[in-house]
Amino acid sequence: MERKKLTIRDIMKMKNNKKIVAITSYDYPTAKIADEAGVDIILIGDSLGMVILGYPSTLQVGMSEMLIHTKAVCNANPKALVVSDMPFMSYEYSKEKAILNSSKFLRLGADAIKLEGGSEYKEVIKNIVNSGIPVMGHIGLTPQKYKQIGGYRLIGKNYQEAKDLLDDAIQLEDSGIFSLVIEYTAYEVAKRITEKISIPTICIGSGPYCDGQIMVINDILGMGDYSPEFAKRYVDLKSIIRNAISNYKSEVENGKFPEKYWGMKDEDKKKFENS
Ligand SMILES: Nc1nc(=O)c2c([nH]1)NC[C@@H]1CN(c3ccc(C(=O)N[C@@H](CCC(=O)O)C(=O)O)cc3)CN21
Ligand SMILES: CC(C)C(=O)C(=O)O
Ligand SMILES: [Mg+2]
Repeated sequence: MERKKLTIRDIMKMKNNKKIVAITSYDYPTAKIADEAGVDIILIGDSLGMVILGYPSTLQVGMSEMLIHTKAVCNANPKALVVSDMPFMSYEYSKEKAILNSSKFLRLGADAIKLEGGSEYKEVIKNIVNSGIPVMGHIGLTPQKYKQIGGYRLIGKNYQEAKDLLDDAIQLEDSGIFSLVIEYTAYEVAKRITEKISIPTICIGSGPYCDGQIMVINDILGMGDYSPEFAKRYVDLKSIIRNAISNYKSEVENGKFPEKYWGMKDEDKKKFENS
């Protein structure tokens, strides 16, 4: 059966109905594979900086990099909803800049943008949504603010943080977001938010009581030198790739590769040899 392109309305209808499966992807081949596997959402996350570009954090990622990788993913024409992360400082300091930068992702073919932050971004989000651009929220551990947060730590363990997260979720729903990522919070907080708001919650490291889950693709594939404690590795792709490359190396060194090669036409070969 031909799968149809998913829209934000399809995603919203999945709340209380079917778990939403989201994964990050940063390039054409993995976007194709993820889409063939039938995921609902492909996120071009700014985790790109850490897992693909080798930066120390997501703070180094800029618009130009997010746009190139969004283009690569969109070239795969995914049926999944395509969402791009707004990078650090692309939406914080001016409303015009926030709208303009979000629009660049939609022009390339993305279906929505995601930005990190709580109720302090209500106006920013309203402006983007009013421009016709669907926005996904992101609360809890917001990696672009890890310096302020004090590291990549679990959020909402105490009453005040838990209460603030719930308030943020309610305010963000009111600002017009179509779904909300809840990253690395106490599970009770994610559960309460999921019950309280009427848009889908998509969790990472915040437990099972959410409308969906998201994972960084490199973590589930075992492709990288660091993974958060909440990630589950489904395959050790790093060893598979290393073995393949080392087999190639041995075969070149011992003359086993290449096995296939092609020659000239007989008469031209003679002429060539005698030339
Ligand atoms: N590969 C990868 N996967 C991710 O999910 C991911 C990234 N990179 N980069 C961007 C952010 C950063 N994220 C993180 C990073 C670390 C922890 C973590 O588990 N930290 C440790 C130490 C916390 C501390 O310093 O107190 C932990 O044990 O909790 C969680 C989320 C999630 N995102
Ligand atoms: C982990 C997800 C939610 C993200 O923001 C990213 O990959 O950048
Ligand atoms: Mg991100």
